[in-house]
Amino acid sequence: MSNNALAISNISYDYGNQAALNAVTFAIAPGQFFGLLGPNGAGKSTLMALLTRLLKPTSGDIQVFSRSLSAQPSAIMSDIGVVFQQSTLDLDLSVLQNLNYHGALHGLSARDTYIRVSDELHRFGLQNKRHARVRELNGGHRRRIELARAMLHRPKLLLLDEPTAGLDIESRAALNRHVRQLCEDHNIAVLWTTHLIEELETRDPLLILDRGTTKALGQADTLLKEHNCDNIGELFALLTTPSEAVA
Ligand SMILES: Nc1ncnc2c1ncn2[C@@H]1O[C@H](COP(=O)(O)OP(=O)(O)OP(=O)(O)O)[C@@H](O)[C@H]1O
Repeated sequence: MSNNALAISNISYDYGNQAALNAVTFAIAPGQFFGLLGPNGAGKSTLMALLTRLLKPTSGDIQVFSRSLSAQPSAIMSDIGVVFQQSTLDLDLSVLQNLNYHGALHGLSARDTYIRVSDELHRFGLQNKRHARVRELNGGHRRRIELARAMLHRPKLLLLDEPTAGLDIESRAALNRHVRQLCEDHNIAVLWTTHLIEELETRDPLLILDRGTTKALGQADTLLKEHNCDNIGELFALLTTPSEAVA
């Protein structure tokens, strides 16, 4: 039995007769920041949908902390925090209302919700925004609220699908630093999905996906040596199909 936070074995998914993922295999250790890098159409969102049970794999197995997602879905979902590419906050509710609702959905008592919401708002530097309506906040604040919400039930695995979508460069870098700190401080495993090479570092474990197929898997610095590349951008360009060439 493995000690991985997430273990994906030979996962495939077809939309009708179109293959979106083809026998993808990788694992993330507890506390690890893992980068899933792929151009448009690589299959990143499809994988995220499989991990959150919005879709069922055509074949293959997904294990979270050594438990099969298909066999024990409810127990496993409480170990997972998710931020989707598109915001799922209610814009007309306040920050507190959005977070309190999530606490209730996870069966937290009012007292626990109060304490955890205060902790998370503090962690993300959002205490002074608690009564603001989400609609009034900028993109960077909204993304931090989504992360705070994803952390509320204390997951041990965070699934982040292009979490910096729509943010400016500074906010993107700040969010990326913040999540890396969460990994270090709280031993949270993170799947960070992106098509932006600057969000990944050479020390990161990395999967490069292109049109549903694994093009590279391993520590980024090792992959750079293997492929004789100077940086992740060069590696990405070497192994993937430019977005405009994807039908
Ligand atoms: N609902 C669907 N029906 C049919 N094909 C789909 C559907 N959703 C995605 N696809 C196809 O599956 C493949 C993978 O798409 P997916 O959205 O998972 O990629 P992605 O890496 O998330 O891309 P992006 O960065 O553009 O979101 C693409 O060829 C896409 O056209």
